[in-house]
Order: sequence, then structure tokens, then C-alpha cells
Amino acid sequence: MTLEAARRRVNELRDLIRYHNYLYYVLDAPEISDAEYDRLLRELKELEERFPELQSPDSPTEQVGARPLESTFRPVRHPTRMYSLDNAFSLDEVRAFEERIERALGRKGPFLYTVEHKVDGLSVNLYYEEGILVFGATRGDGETGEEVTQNLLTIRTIPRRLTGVPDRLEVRGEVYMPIEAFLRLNQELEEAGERIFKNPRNAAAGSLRQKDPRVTARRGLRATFYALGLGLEETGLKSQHDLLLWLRERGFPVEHGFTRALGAEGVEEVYQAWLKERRKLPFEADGVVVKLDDLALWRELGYTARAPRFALAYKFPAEEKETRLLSVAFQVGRTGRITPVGVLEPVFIEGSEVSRVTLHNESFIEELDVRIGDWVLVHKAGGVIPEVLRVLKERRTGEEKPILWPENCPECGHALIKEGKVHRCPNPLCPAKRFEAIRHYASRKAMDIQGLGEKLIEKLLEKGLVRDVADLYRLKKEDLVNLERMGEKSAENLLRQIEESKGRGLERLLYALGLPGVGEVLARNLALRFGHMDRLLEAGLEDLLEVEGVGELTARAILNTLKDPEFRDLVRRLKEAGVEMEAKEREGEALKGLTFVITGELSRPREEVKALLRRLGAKVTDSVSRKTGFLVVGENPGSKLEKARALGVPTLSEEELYRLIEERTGKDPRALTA
Ligand SMILES: NC(=O)c1ccc[n+]([C@@H]2O[C@H](COP(=O)([O-])OP(=O)(O)OC[C@H]3O[C@@H](n4cnc5c(N)ncnc54)[C@H](O)[C@@H]3O)[C@@H](O)[C@H]2O)c1
Ligand SMILES: [Zn+2]
Repeated sequence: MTLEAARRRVNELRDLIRYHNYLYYVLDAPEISDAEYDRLLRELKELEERFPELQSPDSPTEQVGARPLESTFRPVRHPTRMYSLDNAFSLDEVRAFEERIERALGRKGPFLYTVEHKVDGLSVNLYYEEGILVFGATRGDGETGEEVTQNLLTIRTIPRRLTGVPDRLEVRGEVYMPIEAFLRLNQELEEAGERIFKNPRNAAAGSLRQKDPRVTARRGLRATFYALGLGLEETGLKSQHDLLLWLRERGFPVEHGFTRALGAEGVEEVYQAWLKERRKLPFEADGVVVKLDDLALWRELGYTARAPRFALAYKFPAEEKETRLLSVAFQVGRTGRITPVGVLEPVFIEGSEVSRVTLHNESFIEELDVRIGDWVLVHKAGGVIPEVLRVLKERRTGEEKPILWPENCPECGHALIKEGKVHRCPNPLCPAKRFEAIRHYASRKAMDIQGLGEKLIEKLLEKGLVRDVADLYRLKKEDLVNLERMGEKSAENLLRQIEESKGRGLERLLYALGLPGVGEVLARNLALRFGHMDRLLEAGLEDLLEVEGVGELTARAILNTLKDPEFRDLVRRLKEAGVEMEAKEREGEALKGLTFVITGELSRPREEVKALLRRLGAKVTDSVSRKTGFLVVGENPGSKLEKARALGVPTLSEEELYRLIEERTGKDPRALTA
């Protein structure tokens, strides 16, 4: 390549990358996948290395993120600069990283590293003065970020006050959206006909940078912390490993599972193990972060313009496949909403064959600008749901056909209506709606009526034996035996299963009834909060919004259903049939059977925590014995800690205790009163 040709390509790449930076960092709406972006950046980097005369401090390879726009948020200068990370995609590149360190330090490896999950969110900087949170900001271009303190404080694990810390302290970490929250949010957006988020990272960034903190609060964001800026020297900490423990002890959420590894080979071992397990994590991890453990070496190595020389992001391979969109089918859901589903030439992605992919709604199709016959790039969002990332427009032949929405319901032929961007079959008798409603009701995670398969549901509907789920409870043996291929035995079995389904409890019932936007988790949270169907039926918007995980859109949609006379009638008939309307699990039983002892200072008065634990059904005692379930350890713990260790009683930090409570109650423990 001549210098001239390289110069042209370098300029082209820089423009392209700046454009994608803008879409990604400022608008939270990337057009290309991260892997494609990484390839562009890599090509630019390689050209700049081959032709050093083309290097320039304003190249994207020398910069962090993007400068925030004039926006809703106040720009704020970070007391000390924030950086990005250099990437590696193979063991060889990790070795090269270690060799660079060897050369820079003039010492032979292998070195000791701390390995952490690379949580895919956006980095934030918290600035504390004398232990009091002054502001929290996004990274921005590393020097100037956006002040988002109020929004950050909706993440209740972020401490507002600290004790035993340097006077001026920056704490850095990642704000992210758990995969479950991400899938739920997209479901809500899909149902409302709105734009969905491409991945959990974009969803986290979009949710943190909301004008209204109340919206942020409902998005289920989490945070995890892993670094210090200003104040690091004063702590006297010696290693990254100790730094993580130090953060945890001061009440910061720190991701579990960080570990140490020796040399590039040791890192590779951890990487391979975590790669295998990555889908078990509740968040999206796009790789592992490798940091020299010894902080003294950090000082020697320092930073490039863009990233530290002592750390590396070792990225997981991106599972993205190219395939063709063959046709689009239109599905009718329980609520009559029409979902376009793309039929793909089958491809293998992350362990399974993908041949269908949701195209969500009209907004999604418009934004993608996808046509039948197009080549598309497909991945699994959050490792779960197949998604079209983008259309490979450069491969269009001109033969592609636009996707046309049907005018009539594909199942019943009734004219469809359009509410905003949502297409719906308004026919209450639409067999697709009825079929879907019953199938869902009987499914395993709902009322679990295993004998009620799809064929049978179709037949029951056809013969007019059931019209909705309440009719199931009126079925008689002779109704069933008269259906073809149903013997006495199976009829009896089915009736027994239907009978048993009455006692599943409110949490399962709410999920089974398919309230809009209500998956298993939300059904459980609603059941815990209201305890009985009657109380839920009386709930107002504000009551619903108090439930963990209920967003504005879901709350309104649920409320509409609750007020719907048809729904109320259905509930009445279910109740008459003897279906249990009470929650099985009670908040008061969340910690039943567990015994706690507390030592040290907690962030709220000890009596309050004790009362809360008791209210949740736990026993709290004052001294540690073999019978103690957990010792909760606060600041400056007393002798109980040694005793617990001697007896092998497990300990929990305050943070871990709250996580346990949150898992068991589905609620933010800091919002729970004693
Ligand atoms: N698709 C697009 O159009 C597009 C555009 C721009 C950027 N991107 C993506 O963003 C990346 C660049 O973003 P970036 O500068 O934030 O870098 P990065 O995401 O590659 O890595 C650095 C970041 O990792 C995060 N991180 C997570 N866990 C960490 C831990 N334990 N320790 C330290 N850091 C941790 C921090 O936020 C840090 O800033 C690109 O590689 C690309 O994947 C995509
Ligand atoms: Zn219909």
C-alpha cells in the first residue's frame, strides 16, 4: 500500500469511526455491531502503526469515547482523567501485552494479574469529598462527562456516604442492565410499538441518561465498581485484588468471581472457563478484564492517550452470523397484537439453530429498513433471543421486496386496527387469541396442566367446549371422552391435572393470565406486594409503580386490563371455580428458617435491620453458635467474627445480606421498612 492510499483509507476510517462513535456514545443507537466496529478500529490502528507519519492526536485510536453534546446534563470535569481499555482477541495478543510490559519494566514475566468480568455497561465516576457524594458522572471523552447524580442515586446500592476513606476520592465502575431487565424492557417497548434497544449496554446508557430520574429508577439498572481515581495513593492499597475487597468493605457492590492468574497462560485458563460460563451470569459480559495486580507497577507503566498500559480487555468472540430473510410471518398474540416474525435461512448461533427471529413491531422494521430477501446480520441478544443486528445493504441486488403488513387478521380475517404503531386484531372471538391464551395458561411455568397440549386445545375450541380458561374447570369426563382419541384414563388424568392447577397460587395465576408485560418475575413481585387478587384489582397506578420492575408503560397496561370488565368477569368465574387467589409466598416468610447474628456497624441502625429481618420471618440472636445461619459483618466487627470463623459459620457483608433479601422478596431492601 502506498502512503497516499493509506492516507485516504485512514481518513475514511476516521470519519466512519467518528460517525459510529456519535451514534453509539451520544445517541445510544449504534448502526453496526461491536465486532464490526472493533474491526474498523483495528484496521485504523494497524495502518497508523505501519505509517507512523499518519498518526495524529485527534485520531479515534488516541481518544476515549466521545465528548458529550450540549444536552440535558451539565458537563462536569473529572478530577482525574478516565480511560478506555486496549483490546485483545486471542492468546497471542495477551502474550504480546505481557511482552510489552516486560520490555517497559525491563523485567521478565510471568506477572500476577487480577482477572475480572468485563461487564458490558457504561463507566461512571463517583466523586466523594470527606465521604460525601458530590457528583456522579458518565465517562464522556475521559476528561469531561455528563453529571447524572440524581439518576445514579436511583441505583440504591450506590453509597451516598462513606467512612474511613481519603478526603477526596473517585470511585469508578460500570452501570449495567441485567439481562432479565433488558429483555423485559424491550418487551414493554415492543408492545408499545416503540424503538427497542440493541443490547443491554445501549439500554443501560439510554436509561441512565434520562431526563426524568423516575424513568431511570424503573429500568432496573445495577452498578458494580472496580477502580479508584483520585485518592488511590492515600489508601495505601498494594494490589488490585485488595482494592476490590476494599471497595466491597466500604459498601460498594463489587462483582463476584474476580480472581488472580499468573501470566498470559494463567489468564487464558480463566478466560476459557468464564467463556463457557458466561451465559450463566445475570448480565452481559463481553470479555474479561486483565489488570496487573501489583499497583506499584501501574505507576511505572502509566497510560497511553487512550488506555492504561497495565490493563487489557480480553474480549469474547462475537457470535454473529450472516443469513437471509426468506419471508415474514405475522403472529397473533394473546392480546391480539400482531408480531412480525422473520423466517431465516437457518444458521447456527451460540449452540442452537436459529430459523426465526422476531422483528418486534413496525418501528423496528422501519428503523432497520429490512426487506424480504435481504442479507442480515443475526446474533442472540443477551445470549438468549435471536435478533437482527443490521441489514447488509451492500449486498442488495434490487430483487428485495418490502414487508407489507396484512390488512386482516391472518387467523380470523377480521380487519386489523392500528393503535399508534401497534397492529391489533380487535375480534374478541379471534381463535388465535383464545388459543394462545389457553396454551399459555396451561404452560409449565404457568398453571402447569401438562395433559392439555396444542392439539387438544384446538379441538376443545373447535367443539365449543371451552371459550376461555375459566371453562377448563367446567369440563366433564364425558366431554373429553367424546373427543376422538381420548381414552378414559387420559380424560381422568387431565381432569386431575386441571383440578390440581387450582392451587398454584396468585404468583402463577398472574403469569398464567398473561397480564401485559408480566413475566414470571413481575408476577411474583406483584403477588408479593398485593398478596391477594382482590387487592390487586383495587390497585391504582401509583401502587403498581411501587412494585419492583414495573415501568410506566407496564403499569398503565396492567391497569387497563385490571379495569377491563371482561377480565374482571374472567377472574370472578375462576374464583367461583375454586382457583386460589392468594399468594403462596409471603414477604413475612422470605427468610423463614434462617438465623442471623449481626456484628459491627451497618449503614442503618442495627435495631432497624434486626426488625426488618424479623419481619421477613428470620430469627435474630445476639451470640454466634453452631445454629447460627449467617453472621452479618459490618464495619469494625467484634469478636463474633472470630467465633463465627472458628465454628465455620458463613458470613455476609451488608451488601450480600441485601442481595439475599432482594432475591427472596423481589424488592429493593433499602426501600423495605421494618
Ligand atoms: N457498535 C458501534 O457502533 C460502537 C461504537 C463505539 C464503540 N463501540 C463499542 O465500545 C467499545 C469501546 O468502548 P469503551 O471505550 O467503553 O471500551 P471497552 O468497552 O472496549 O472497554 C473499556 C471499558 O470496559 C468497562 N469495564 C467493564 N468491566 C470492567 C472492569 N472490571 N475493569 C475495568 N473496566 C471495565 C469500562 O467501562 C471501561 O471503560 C468498542 O470496542 C466497541 O465494542 C461500538
Ligand atoms: Zn384475529
